[in-house]
Amino acid sequence: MIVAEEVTRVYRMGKVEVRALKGVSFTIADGEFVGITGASGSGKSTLLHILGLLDRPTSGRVLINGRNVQKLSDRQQTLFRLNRLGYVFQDYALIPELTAIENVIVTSLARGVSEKEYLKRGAEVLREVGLGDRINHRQSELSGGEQQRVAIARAIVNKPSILLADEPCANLDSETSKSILDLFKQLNEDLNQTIVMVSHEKWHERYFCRIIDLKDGLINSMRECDAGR
Ligand SMILES: Nc1ncnc2c1ncn2[C@@H]1O[C@H](COP(=O)(O)OP(=O)(O)OP(=O)(O)O)[C@@H](O)[C@H]1O
Repeated sequence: MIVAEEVTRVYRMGKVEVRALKGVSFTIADGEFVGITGASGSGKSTLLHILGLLDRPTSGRVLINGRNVQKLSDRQQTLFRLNRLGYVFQDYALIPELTAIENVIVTSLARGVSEKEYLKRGAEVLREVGLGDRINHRQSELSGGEQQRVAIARAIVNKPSILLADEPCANLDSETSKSILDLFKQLNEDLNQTIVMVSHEKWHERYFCRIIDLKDGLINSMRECDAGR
């Protein structure tokens, strides 16, 4: 379970202060597929970064499975991320020198799993996202949508219990977007993975149990969707 309690995030740049999150509270149950929506600048990525332990709130706290994750040291947070979380970055964050499959497995190798085993699993996941014929391509040899799918493959390769995805379909055509969302749905249903996904597309709603809509750093509304009823 993910619990956010009065989470704020203030960015300070010299004398300029941006209050990106102004006190956001919610609970996400295990196995929920939640959409985060809201206008540009409303705080969606900031919130996802905090849930993904990539950033710390200015005040408030986040509990994951009852654990106050802000209290973990940087090293403990890294281990927590490696073992429990998958994250699809808005800008993919691929390593340009590595091939698609190396990008997919590089963080998993840090967990001490055998390279042979992970090369097999990496190839399997790349096939699942439709890139079975691109596994040895480097970033510069992949289209934007293909890079995005490599980033998705990397996030799901470990079957994380929580998948956080920042506009994972932003650069994909509607057919590929649908296949990615179907894959997320399958992970959500078969493995009871909790998925929190930032989205701008109205039609994505059919996949969500619930939508948390942000406005100016606050929760504007929370509502159940068809998949959650
Ligand atoms: N590192 C940063 N330093 C300063 N201000 C930031 C930083 N990151 C985000 N902001 C500001 O915080 C606010 C929220 O940004 P955030 O990226 O969370 O919004 P968003 O809802 O994800 O937007 P988008 O849909 O455009 O990606 C914005 O006003 C943004 O300019």
